[in-house]
Amino acid sequence: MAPNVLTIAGTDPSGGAGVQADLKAFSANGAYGMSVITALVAQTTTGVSRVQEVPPDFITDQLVTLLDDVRVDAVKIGMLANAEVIRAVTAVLERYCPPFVVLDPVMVAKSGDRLLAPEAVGALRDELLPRVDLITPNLPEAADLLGEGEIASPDQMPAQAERLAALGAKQVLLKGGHLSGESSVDLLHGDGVSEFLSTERVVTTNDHGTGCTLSAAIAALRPQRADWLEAVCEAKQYLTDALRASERLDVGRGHGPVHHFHRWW
Ligand SMILES: Nc1ncnc2c1ncn2[C@@H]1O[C@H](COP(=O)(O)OP(=O)(O)OP(=O)(O)O)[C@@H](O)[C@H]1O
Ligand SMILES: Cc1ncc(CO)c(N)n1
Repeated sequence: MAPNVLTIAGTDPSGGAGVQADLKAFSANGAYGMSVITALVAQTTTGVSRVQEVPPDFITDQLVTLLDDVRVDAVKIGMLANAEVIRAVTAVLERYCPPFVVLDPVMVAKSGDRLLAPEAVGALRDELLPRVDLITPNLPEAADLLGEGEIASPDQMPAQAERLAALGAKQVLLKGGHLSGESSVDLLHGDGVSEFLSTERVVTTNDHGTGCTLSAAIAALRPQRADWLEAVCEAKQYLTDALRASERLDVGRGHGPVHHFHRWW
């Protein structure tokens, strides 16, 4: 049986990030995809021009209507825009307790535009983060959550993941995509174990939505795999393949999207 997997996130009309990327990653990884939208974002490969936030009580209504009918096997949470939305989503998670909740703590788009109000970082850290199963911060997000400077080398990743775990995160996938080097190195930390996951760094400007794709693929795979390590390793391989396949795309003038494809294609 395919798992029912829900994304709670913002939109990207160009299809590279947000809900649109998540649904593609769900399908390509064998899940049935569903979505609750938190914000409409006027964005493309070159940046964000405007954000229209959805009223928090309407996000609650979307979630409750869905969860009262459909069994949800995993949840991926992306852009939440502000503290009121964070509180609405946290309350629904507490009420329904879905299994396997992955939080991508989206704060800033690749273009540099903010997707989370700066004053909402505290609510994300103190109210939502302790209630999810896995967080997937990139290095600037990890620094922001901890109120410290950005680390600059993989050697510093285990200690930083430990500090994130101390905030209440059960599992941490610290993403090293923002470092340079021939490999793209992430660190999975949880249950007392830290494991570096390394793939070849693909040379491309089509890197819009890499974080969304990775966290969505993890959420799709986790109900189908024995543990987090298996799901995360396979999701990272899926992302690397999708980055490579992006050479088949011609979408926009800026940071182009990755190409989601079915394995038998
Ligand atoms: N050029 C690349 N080649 C291979 N893997 C990459 C590359 N760039 C990023 N990654 C991988 O992509 C995943 C996302 O990492 P990254 O640090 O870019 O996230 P992000 O900044 O949250 O992404 P975004 O904000 O664009 O959604 C990680 O697994 C990282 O290692
Ligand atoms: C809606 C949305 N979520 C996340 C990101 C981060 O890439 C983005 N650009 N847009």
